[in-house]
Amino acid sequence: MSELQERAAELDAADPLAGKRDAFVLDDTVYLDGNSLGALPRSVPGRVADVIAREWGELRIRSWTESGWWTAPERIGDRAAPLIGAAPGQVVVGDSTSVNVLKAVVGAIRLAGEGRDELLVDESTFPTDGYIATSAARLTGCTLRPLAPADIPAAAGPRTAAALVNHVDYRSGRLHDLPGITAALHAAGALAVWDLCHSAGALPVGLDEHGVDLAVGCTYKFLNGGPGSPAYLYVRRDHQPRFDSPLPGWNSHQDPFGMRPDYEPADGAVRGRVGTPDILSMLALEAALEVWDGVDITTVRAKSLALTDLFLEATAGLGLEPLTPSAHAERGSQVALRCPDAGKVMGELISRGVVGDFREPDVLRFGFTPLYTSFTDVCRAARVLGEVLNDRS
Ligand SMILES: Cc1ncc(COP(=O)(O)O)c(C=O)c1O
Ligand SMILES: Nc1c(O)cccc1C(=O)C[C@H](N)C(=O)O
Repeated sequence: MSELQERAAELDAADPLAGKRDAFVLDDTVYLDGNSLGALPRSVPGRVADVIAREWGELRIRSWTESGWWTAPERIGDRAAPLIGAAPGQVVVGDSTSVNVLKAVVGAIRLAGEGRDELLVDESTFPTDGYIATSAARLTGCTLRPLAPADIPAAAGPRTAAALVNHVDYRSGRLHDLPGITAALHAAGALAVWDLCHSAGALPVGLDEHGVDLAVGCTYKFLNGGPGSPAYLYVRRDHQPRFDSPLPGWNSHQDPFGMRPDYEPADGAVRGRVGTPDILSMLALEAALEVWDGVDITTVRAKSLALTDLFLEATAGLGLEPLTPSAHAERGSQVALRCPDAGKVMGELISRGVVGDFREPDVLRFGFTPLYTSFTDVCRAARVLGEVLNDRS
């Protein structure tokens, strides 16, 4: 056993989250793609089977009330809220992240009020956020200014309505300074909208603590909600009375079953809803969130950093350039390595039982989900990567 393997075995033996691995359906592949699609929690199949057979099959329409389907978006929002540092009543689950980006950004610009006609956006953002920010700017008459997140504090000024920023960059795994950027935007009188897709479930976010205005995120990565599971929208409590959604569907009406022609928004997080929720995915997510019972997100963060530290150390001699910062304060829960022929290298890794992914143009991405990734997995992934590179050279 190498020194690294011995250390990994010791870290696994001392890991307070080690027992959580059994809560997931896993095999002997090393699964390092939970930053794209989280593994299946064992609590999900039985729950989904019951929703289909009993709630839908037997109760049918009665389930909207008797099985709590109608209120699932806000109930599950409250269930997810502690993971992103939000008190109850501010998070609603539904729609995709893309759709929630539109609600949040247009909502933020409307909250910023007259005379503010500039929207800042993270220039390295995940594409969907950029496309939707562009459309949101057109819809509201704002000018869009793409910037590096680190330049946002200096750029925010009296014309700035809001900024849309990714908490963790999907490609590099860089963690951006949510408290600092949010405070700088507030000092300029602007609002902060954060995309939490790559941070929720991997590290403490602290939405309430840092006064974030609006936030969105998906639930199929570190929250393990399943393919296409619904996203969420956070609207800070004091903004809710003035939150003016660009998608005011009947589900966010004060009296949805009044079927009235005039729109009167509901109070609270419900105001972020649009149309009929996707109940099967939503209730699968609710079951998936059970694995978080008793889990402290600071423990998750400590393990995440230890996993990525070990992987960076174990791959340091392979001649690949890490895009992921070495400073803990700047790192999410993935490691991105620049690699010639990255697509082919990843294909080879997958065929040898190590699943990460490849992002254009030359990035190998490895996501570390602390609830089910072991330190021994990290060692094996680094060893197999070394073998693949060696065989290709
Ligand atoms: C940062 C970020 N935003 C948004 C999305 C996509 O959102 P949607 O679920 O709408 O496809 C992703 C991943 O797909 C992402 O990584
Ligand atoms: N949402 C995805 C999908 O529907 C298919 C494949 C991948 C995804 C992803 O989530 C990609 C991911 N957001 C990324 O960071 O690249």
